[in-house]
Amino acid sequence: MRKVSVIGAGNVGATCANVVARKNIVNNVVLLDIKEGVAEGKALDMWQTSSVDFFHTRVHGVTNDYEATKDSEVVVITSGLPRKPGMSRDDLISTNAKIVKEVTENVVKYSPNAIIIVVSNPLDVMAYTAFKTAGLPKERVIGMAGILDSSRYKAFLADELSISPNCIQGLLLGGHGDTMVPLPRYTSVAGIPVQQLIDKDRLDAIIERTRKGGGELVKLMGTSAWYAPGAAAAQMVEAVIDDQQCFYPVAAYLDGEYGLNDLYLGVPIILGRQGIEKIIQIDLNKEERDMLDKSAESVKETLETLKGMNILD
Ligand SMILES: NC(=O)c1ccc[n+]([C@@H]2O[C@H](COP(=O)([O-])OP(=O)(O)OC[C@H]3O[C@@H](n4cnc5c(N)ncnc54)[C@H](O)[C@@H]3O)[C@@H](O)[C@H]2O)c1
Ligand SMILES: O=C(O)C[C@H](O)C(=O)O
Repeated sequence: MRKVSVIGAGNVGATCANVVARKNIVNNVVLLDIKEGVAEGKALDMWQTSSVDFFHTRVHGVTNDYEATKDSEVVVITSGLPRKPGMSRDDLISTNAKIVKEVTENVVKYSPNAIIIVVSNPLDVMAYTAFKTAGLPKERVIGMAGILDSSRYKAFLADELSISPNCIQGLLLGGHGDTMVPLPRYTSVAGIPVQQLIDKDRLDAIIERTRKGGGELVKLMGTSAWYAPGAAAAQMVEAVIDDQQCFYPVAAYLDGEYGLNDLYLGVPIILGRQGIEKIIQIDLNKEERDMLDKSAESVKETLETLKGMNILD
Protein backbone atom coordinates (compact mmCIF):
# COMPACT_ATOMS: atom_id res chain seq x y z
CA MET A 1 0.00 0.00 0.00
CA ARG A 2 1.81 3.15 -1.17
CA LYS A 3 0.97 6.30 0.79
CA VAL A 4 1.68 10.03 0.65
CA SER A 5 0.60 12.37 3.44
CA VAL A 6 0.06 16.10 3.28
CA ILE A 7 0.10 18.04 6.55
CA GLY A 8 -2.03 21.18 6.49
CA ALA A 9 -5.28 21.05 4.54
CA GLY A 10 -5.32 24.74 3.70
CA ASN A 11 -4.95 26.23 0.25
CA VAL A 12 -1.56 24.73 -0.64
CA GLY A 13 -1.98 21.40 1.17
CA ALA A 14 -5.40 20.67 -0.31
CA THR A 15 -4.19 21.63 -3.80
CA CYS A 16 -1.12 19.42 -3.46
CA ALA A 17 -3.20 16.45 -2.25
CA ASN A 18 -5.64 16.97 -5.11
CA VAL A 19 -2.87 17.07 -7.74
CA VAL A 20 -1.08 14.03 -6.27
CA ALA A 21 -4.35 12.05 -6.20
CA ARG A 22 -4.95 12.76 -9.89
CA LYS A 23 -1.53 11.38 -10.82
CA ASN A 24 -2.54 7.82 -9.72
CA ILE A 25 0.99 7.19 -8.41
CA VAL A 26 0.09 5.90 -4.92
CA ASN A 27 -2.84 4.04 -3.36
CA ASN A 28 -3.55 6.56 -0.61
CA VAL A 29 -3.24 10.27 -0.02
CA VAL A 30 -3.81 11.31 3.61
CA LEU A 31 -4.63 14.94 4.34
CA LEU A 32 -4.19 16.11 7.95
CA ASP A 33 -5.10 19.38 9.66
CA ILE A 34 -5.73 20.55 13.20
CA LYS A 35 -9.05 22.19 12.27
CA GLU A 36 -11.77 19.71 13.15
CA GLY A 37 -13.43 18.25 10.05
CA VAL A 38 -11.71 20.43 7.44
CA ALA A 39 -9.31 17.78 6.10
CA GLU A 40 -12.08 15.16 6.21
CA GLY A 41 -14.40 17.44 4.23
CA LYS A 42 -11.84 18.43 1.60
CA ALA A 43 -10.67 14.83 1.15
CA LEU A 44 -14.26 13.64 0.71
CA ASP A 45 -14.92 16.38 -1.81
CA MET A 46 -11.78 15.37 -3.78
CA TRP A 47 -12.67 11.68 -3.68
CA GLN A 48 -16.08 12.56 -5.12
CA THR A 49 -14.35 13.93 -8.24
CA SER A 50 -12.64 10.57 -8.93
CA SER A 51 -15.29 9.23 -11.28
CA VAL A 52 -15.46 12.57 -13.09
CA ASP A 53 -11.72 12.90 -13.61
CA PHE A 54 -10.90 9.18 -13.77
CA PHE A 55 -8.49 8.70 -10.90
CA HIS A 56 -8.54 6.01 -8.25
CA THR A 57 -6.18 7.23 -5.51
CA ARG A 58 -8.08 7.03 -2.20
CA VAL A 59 -8.04 10.38 -0.41
CA HIS A 60 -8.54 10.37 3.37
CA GLY A 61 -8.83 13.38 5.64
CA VAL A 62 -8.05 13.32 9.37
CA THR A 63 -7.98 15.78 12.25
CA ASN A 64 -4.53 15.64 13.88
CA ASP A 65 -4.47 11.82 13.74
CA TYR A 66 -0.88 10.96 12.77
CA GLU A 67 -1.57 7.23 13.07
CA ALA A 68 -3.35 7.59 9.71
CA THR A 69 -0.11 8.89 8.13
CA LYS A 70 1.85 5.80 9.30
CA ASP A 71 4.43 4.49 6.80
CA SER A 72 4.02 7.31 4.29
CA GLU A 73 6.70 7.24 1.60
CA VAL A 74 6.56 11.01 1.23
CA VAL A 75 5.17 13.64 3.61
CA VAL A 76 4.56 17.21 2.47
CA ILE A 77 4.48 19.83 5.25
CA THR A 78 2.33 22.83 4.36
CA SER A 79 1.05 23.67 7.86
CA GLY A 80 1.51 27.23 9.01
CA LEU A 81 0.38 30.77 8.42
CA PRO A 82 0.50 32.34 4.96
CA ARG A 83 1.49 35.99 4.70
CA LYS A 84 -0.92 38.88 4.20
CA PRO A 85 -0.32 42.04 2.13
CA GLY A 86 2.47 44.16 3.63
CA MET A 87 4.18 41.16 5.29
CA SER A 88 7.40 39.47 4.29
CA ARG A 89 7.77 35.69 4.44
CA ASP A 90 10.22 36.18 7.32
CA ASP A 91 7.46 37.77 9.42
CA LEU A 92 5.93 34.27 9.72
CA ILE A 93 8.97 32.76 11.39
CA SER A 94 8.01 32.50 15.06
CA THR A 95 4.55 31.02 14.52
CA ASN A 96 5.56 28.70 11.72
CA ALA A 97 8.79 27.42 13.29
CA LYS A 98 6.82 26.11 16.28
CA ILE A 99 4.23 24.50 13.99
CA VAL A 100 6.83 22.93 11.68
CA LYS A 101 8.80 21.57 14.63
CA GLU A 102 5.76 19.96 16.26
CA VAL A 103 4.48 18.57 12.95
CA THR A 104 7.90 17.14 12.02
CA GLU A 105 8.16 15.33 15.37
CA ASN A 106 4.83 13.62 14.68
CA VAL A 107 5.70 12.87 11.05
CA VAL A 108 8.96 11.04 11.84
CA LYS A 109 7.36 9.19 14.73
CA TYR A 110 4.96 7.48 12.33
CA SER A 111 6.96 7.54 9.06
CA PRO A 112 10.64 7.26 9.96
CA ASN A 113 11.51 6.24 6.38
CA ALA A 114 9.70 9.07 4.64
CA ILE A 115 11.11 11.74 2.38
CA ILE A 116 9.90 15.07 3.83
CA ILE A 117 9.07 17.96 1.53
CA VAL A 118 8.72 21.29 3.34
CA VAL A 119 6.55 24.06 1.89
CA SER A 120 5.82 26.33 4.91
CA ASN A 121 7.45 29.77 4.94
CA PRO A 122 9.97 31.25 5.38
CA LEU A 123 10.89 28.26 3.26
CA ASP A 124 14.66 27.87 3.58
CA VAL A 125 14.53 28.30 7.35
CA MET A 126 11.47 26.07 7.80
CA ALA A 127 13.27 23.32 5.83
CA TYR A 128 16.19 23.78 8.24
CA THR A 129 13.77 23.54 11.19
CA ALA A 130 12.32 20.28 9.86
CA PHE A 131 15.80 18.87 9.14
CA LYS A 132 17.14 19.63 12.63
CA THR A 133 13.96 18.29 14.24
CA ALA A 134 13.63 15.14 12.15
CA GLY A 135 17.17 13.85 12.67
CA LEU A 136 16.99 12.26 9.20
CA PRO A 137 19.80 12.29 6.63
CA LYS A 138 19.99 15.63 4.80
CA GLU A 139 19.02 13.99 1.50
CA ARG A 140 15.58 13.19 2.92
CA VAL A 141 14.41 16.65 4.03
CA ILE A 142 13.90 18.94 1.05
CA GLY A 143 12.37 22.40 0.60
CA MET A 144 9.98 23.26 -2.23
CA ALA A 145 10.55 26.64 -3.86
CA GLY A 146 12.71 26.42 -6.99
CA ILE A 147 10.14 24.54 -9.06
CA LEU A 148 7.55 27.20 -8.20
CA ASP A 149 9.90 30.14 -8.79
CA SER A 150 11.15 28.74 -12.09
CA SER A 151 7.61 27.99 -13.24
CA ARG A 152 6.75 31.66 -12.60
CA TYR A 153 9.87 32.69 -14.51
CA LYS A 154 8.89 30.44 -17.43
CA ALA A 155 5.30 31.71 -17.40
CA PHE A 156 6.51 35.33 -17.70
CA LEU A 157 9.01 34.41 -20.44
CA ALA A 158 6.27 32.53 -22.30
CA ASP A 159 4.01 35.61 -22.19
CA GLU A 160 6.84 37.80 -23.50
CA LEU A 161 7.60 35.46 -26.40
CA SER A 162 3.99 34.34 -27.03
CA ILE A 163 5.07 30.71 -26.83
CA SER A 164 4.26 27.74 -24.60
CA PRO A 165 6.11 27.65 -21.26
CA ASN A 166 6.76 23.99 -22.06
CA CYS A 167 9.53 24.78 -24.54
CA ILE A 168 11.43 26.90 -22.01
CA GLN A 169 14.25 25.64 -19.77
CA GLY A 170 15.08 27.99 -16.92
CA LEU A 171 17.10 27.77 -13.72
CA LEU A 172 17.10 29.70 -10.44
CA LEU A 173 19.34 29.50 -7.42
CA GLY A 174 19.27 30.96 -3.92
CA GLY A 175 16.77 31.51 -1.17
CA HIS A 176 13.00 31.68 -1.64
CA GLY A 177 12.83 35.42 -1.17
CA ASP A 178 13.24 38.62 -3.11
CA THR A 179 17.00 37.92 -3.39
CA MET A 180 16.49 34.70 -5.38
CA VAL A 181 18.80 34.36 -8.38
CA PRO A 182 17.17 33.64 -11.76
CA LEU A 183 19.93 32.71 -14.24
CA PRO A 184 19.40 33.97 -17.81
CA ARG A 185 22.72 32.36 -18.83
CA TYR A 186 21.10 29.02 -17.98
CA THR A 187 17.77 29.83 -19.62
CA SER A 188 16.94 28.68 -23.13
CA VAL A 189 14.09 28.08 -25.54
CA ALA A 190 14.54 24.80 -27.40
CA GLY A 191 18.27 25.17 -26.82
CA ILE A 192 18.45 28.84 -27.97
CA PRO A 193 19.89 31.11 -25.23
CA VAL A 194 17.13 33.42 -24.02
CA GLN A 195 19.37 36.50 -24.36
CA GLN A 196 19.17 36.03 -28.15
CA LEU A 197 15.38 36.21 -28.00
CA ILE A 198 14.58 38.94 -25.44
CA ASP A 199 16.21 42.39 -25.03
CA LYS A 200 18.20 42.92 -21.84
CA ASP A 201 15.76 45.52 -20.43
CA ARG A 202 12.76 43.25 -20.92
CA LEU A 203 14.64 40.27 -19.50
CA ASP A 204 15.71 42.27 -16.44
CA ALA A 205 12.07 43.26 -15.86
CA ILE A 206 10.97 39.61 -16.08
CA ILE A 207 13.66 38.60 -13.59
CA GLU A 208 12.56 41.31 -11.18
CA ARG A 209 8.91 40.26 -11.53
CA THR A 210 9.93 36.63 -10.85
CA ARG A 211 11.76 37.64 -7.67
CA LYS A 212 8.65 39.42 -6.42
CA GLY A 213 6.24 36.84 -7.90
CA GLY A 214 4.91 35.63 -4.55
CA GLY A 215 4.29 39.18 -3.35
CA GLU A 216 2.44 40.10 -6.55
CA LEU A 217 -0.09 37.35 -5.81
CA VAL A 218 -0.38 38.23 -2.10
CA LYS A 219 -1.26 41.79 -3.12
CA LEU A 220 -3.90 40.57 -5.58
CA MET A 221 -5.52 37.93 -3.36
CA GLY A 222 -4.94 39.06 0.23
CA THR A 223 -3.24 35.73 0.94
CA SER A 224 -0.51 33.78 -0.81
CA ALA A 225 -0.70 31.58 -3.88
CA TRP A 226 -1.73 27.92 -3.91
CA TYR A 227 -2.33 26.47 -7.40
CA ALA A 228 1.30 26.69 -8.58
CA PRO A 229 2.78 25.95 -5.13
CA GLY A 230 0.53 22.90 -4.66
CA ALA A 231 1.34 21.61 -8.16
CA ALA A 232 5.07 22.21 -7.66
CA ALA A 233 5.09 20.22 -4.40
CA ALA A 234 3.12 17.46 -6.14
CA GLN A 235 5.75 17.34 -8.89
CA MET A 236 8.40 16.71 -6.25
CA VAL A 237 6.26 13.95 -4.73
CA GLU A 238 5.95 12.31 -8.15
CA ALA A 239 9.70 12.56 -8.79
CA VAL A 240 10.38 10.69 -5.54
CA ILE A 241 7.62 8.09 -5.87
CA ASP A 242 8.57 7.33 -9.50
CA ASP A 243 12.33 7.46 -8.76
CA GLN A 244 12.66 9.88 -11.66
CA GLN A 245 16.38 10.76 -11.32
CA CYS A 246 15.56 14.07 -12.99
CA PHE A 247 17.03 17.57 -12.43
CA TYR A 248 14.97 19.98 -10.29
CA PRO A 249 15.75 23.19 -8.39
CA VAL A 250 14.96 22.65 -4.69
CA ALA A 251 16.07 23.97 -1.31
CA ALA A 252 18.77 21.55 -0.13
CA TYR A 253 20.92 21.40 3.00
CA LEU A 254 24.37 22.61 1.95
CA ASP A 255 27.39 21.00 3.53
CA GLY A 256 30.22 22.67 1.62
CA GLU A 257 28.53 22.76 -1.79
CA TYR A 258 28.86 26.20 -3.40
CA GLY A 259 31.27 26.97 -0.55
CA LEU A 260 28.32 27.25 1.88
CA ASN A 261 27.63 25.37 5.08
CA ASP A 262 24.78 24.58 7.46
CA LEU A 263 21.90 26.24 5.66
CA TYR A 264 19.17 25.40 3.16
CA LEU A 265 19.39 27.17 -0.19
CA GLY A 266 17.97 26.67 -3.68
CA VAL A 267 20.27 24.61 -5.91
CA PRO A 268 19.80 22.16 -8.79
CA ILE A 269 19.65 18.54 -7.68
CA ILE A 270 18.79 15.11 -8.99
CA LEU A 271 15.59 13.93 -7.34
CA GLY A 272 14.72 10.27 -6.91
CA ARG A 273 13.57 7.58 -4.48
CA GLN A 274 16.27 8.43 -1.92
CA GLY A 275 15.33 12.15 -2.04
CA ILE A 276 18.28 14.28 -3.08
CA GLU A 277 20.43 11.85 -5.04
CA LYS A 278 23.01 14.49 -5.94
CA ILE A 279 23.52 18.25 -5.64
CA ILE A 280 24.71 19.71 -8.94
CA GLN A 281 27.32 22.45 -8.72
CA ILE A 282 27.21 24.68 -11.78
CA ASP A 283 29.74 27.27 -12.95
CA LEU A 284 28.86 30.81 -11.94
CA ASN A 285 30.40 34.04 -13.19
CA LYS A 286 31.25 36.83 -10.74
CA GLU A 287 27.90 38.59 -11.02
CA GLU A 288 25.95 35.35 -10.47
CA ARG A 289 28.23 34.33 -7.59
CA ASP A 290 27.75 37.73 -5.91
CA MET A 291 23.98 37.40 -6.21
CA LEU A 292 24.08 33.89 -4.74
CA ASP A 293 26.20 35.10 -1.82
CA LYS A 294 23.78 37.98 -1.18
CA SER A 295 20.86 35.55 -1.18
CA ALA A 296 22.71 33.17 1.18
CA GLU A 297 23.42 36.11 3.51
CA SER A 298 19.72 36.94 3.62
CA VAL A 299 18.83 33.32 4.50
CA LYS A 300 21.57 33.25 7.16
CA GLU A 301 20.10 36.38 8.78
CA THR A 302 16.70 34.70 9.07
CA LEU A 303 18.41 31.58 10.38
CA GLU A 304 20.05 33.66 13.10
CA THR A 305 16.61 34.96 14.08
CA LEU A 306 15.40 31.36 14.33
CA LYS A 307 18.39 30.32 16.44
CA GLY A 308 17.79 33.31 18.73
CA MET A 309 14.27 32.05 19.45
CA ASN A 310 15.62 28.80 20.99
CA ILE A 311 12.85 26.80 19.31
CA LEU A 312 15.27 24.13 18.08
CA ASP A 313 16.86 23.53 21.51
N1 LIG B 1 7.45 27.27 -0.41
C1 LIG B 1 6.63 27.95 -1.19
O1 LIG B 1 6.96 28.24 -2.34
C2 LIG B 1 5.27 28.33 -0.69
C3 LIG B 1 4.24 28.65 -1.60
C4 LIG B 1 2.98 28.98 -1.07
C5 LIG B 1 2.76 28.97 0.29
N2 LIG B 1 3.77 28.67 1.12
C6 LIG B 1 3.57 28.61 2.57
O2 LIG B 1 2.80 27.44 2.86
C7 LIG B 1 2.09 27.63 4.09
C8 LIG B 1 0.61 27.29 3.90
O3 LIG B 1 0.01 28.20 3.02
P1 LIG B 1 -1.57 28.10 2.74
O4 LIG B 1 -1.90 29.14 1.74
O5 LIG B 1 -1.95 26.68 2.49
O6 LIG B 1 -2.15 28.53 4.16
P2 LIG B 1 -3.59 28.14 4.77
O7 LIG B 1 -3.83 29.06 5.91
O8 LIG B 1 -4.58 28.06 3.69
O9 LIG B 1 -3.36 26.66 5.33
C9 LIG B 1 -2.51 26.36 6.37
C10 LIG B 1 -3.14 25.21 7.13
O10 LIG B 1 -2.22 24.75 8.13
C11 LIG B 1 -3.03 24.29 9.20
N3 LIG B 1 -2.25 24.13 10.41
C12 LIG B 1 -1.80 25.09 11.26
N4 LIG B 1 -1.12 24.53 12.29
C13 LIG B 1 -1.14 23.19 12.08
C14 LIG B 1 -0.63 22.07 12.77
N5 LIG B 1 0.05 22.22 13.93
N6 LIG B 1 -0.86 20.84 12.29
C15 LIG B 1 -1.53 20.67 11.13
N7 LIG B 1 -2.05 21.69 10.41
C16 LIG B 1 -1.86 22.93 10.89
C17 LIG B 1 -4.11 25.33 9.33
O11 LIG B 1 -5.21 24.86 10.09
C18 LIG B 1 -4.43 25.59 7.88
O12 LIG B 1 -5.50 24.78 7.41
C19 LIG B 1 2.34 29.10 4.49
O13 LIG B 1 3.39 29.17 5.42
C20 LIG B 1 2.78 29.74 3.17
O14 LIG B 1 3.56 30.89 3.36
C21 LIG B 1 5.02 28.35 0.68
O1 LIG C 1 4.68 34.58 -1.34
C1 LIG C 1 4.36 33.87 -0.40
O2 LIG C 1 4.24 34.31 0.76
C2 LIG C 1 4.01 32.43 -0.62
C3 LIG C 1 5.00 31.69 -1.45
O3 LIG C 1 6.28 31.76 -0.88
C4 LIG C 1 5.01 32.12 -2.88
O4 LIG C 1 6.07 32.43 -3.42
O5 LIG C 1 3.93 32.09 -3.50
